[in-house]
Amino acid sequence: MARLTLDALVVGRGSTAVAGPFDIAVAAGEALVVTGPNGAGKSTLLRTLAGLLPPISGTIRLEGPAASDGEAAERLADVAHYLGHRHGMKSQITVGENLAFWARYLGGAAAAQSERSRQDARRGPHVGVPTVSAPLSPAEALAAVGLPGLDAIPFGYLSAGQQRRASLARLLVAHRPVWILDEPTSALDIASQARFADLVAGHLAAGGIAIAATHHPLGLEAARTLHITPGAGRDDGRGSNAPGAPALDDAALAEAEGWL
Ligand SMILES: Nc1ncnc2c1ncn2[C@@H]1O[C@H](COP(=O)(O)OP(=O)(O)OP(=O)(O)O)[C@@H](O)[C@H]1O
Repeated sequence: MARLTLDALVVGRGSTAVAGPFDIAVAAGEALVVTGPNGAGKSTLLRTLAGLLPPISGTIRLEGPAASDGEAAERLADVAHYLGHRHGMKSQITVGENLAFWARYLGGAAAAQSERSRQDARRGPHVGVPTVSAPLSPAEALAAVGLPGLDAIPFGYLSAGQQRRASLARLLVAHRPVWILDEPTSALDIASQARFADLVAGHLAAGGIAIAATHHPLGLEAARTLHITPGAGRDDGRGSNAPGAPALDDAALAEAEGWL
């Protein structure tokens, strides 16, 4: 069984601590919702888990899931799909082409293997609900997020909410057991928020893990919460945040993050 454990994890920008230490474990089938005010460090934590920022200190341990080449995953980033504030989709090419890129980029060998089991998965207990073991085609994924038939439209033509829904479809075309989601429901209407909750529920039911930062209820009833309070925090009673980060160093931040 997959299990993700954060041990005294402190996250930050450049060499400057922003939040933590975090001590928490998330098992397969569980969701962790990260909350906190603007600037608390939610995105910093998620980007660190996604491998886009180095931890200041502490460790991220992963047990269980295999990487796309079938080998045991060494890093969380190898088995995670990170969806940030930005959509990660190019405006000039079609939605379908964007999704096909993500399927190739993140799906790897497991995508081909899972393709063979797609028909079986659809006959399983979660018929119609995408699972970590059943990546969808771009057209299928778009239908699952309520955008059927839009795969040939340039991404830039979509409305703000449609763009968010299309970017959520990324999660369904690649085989990744851990979803790391930053404000996943921003710009979504009520029906789309409910559809998103169903997608996550299907992912968890198939043994996936979801970690989401949000300012809004996500409709994930059984989710655990990690609340980050700037300066001094709490996280379900299982961890705490370090007080007072020193001033940020712009040069170190630029070096750490590059164009991202
Ligand atoms: N690229 C960056 N360069 C410099 N500082 C940054 C950068 N991104 C974030 N920070 C700083 O890191 C701290 C945490 O920011 P972060 O984006 O993680 O907060 P957040 O909790 O996700 O906020 P929000 O709710 O506004 O999205 C803030 O003080 C912010 O100013």
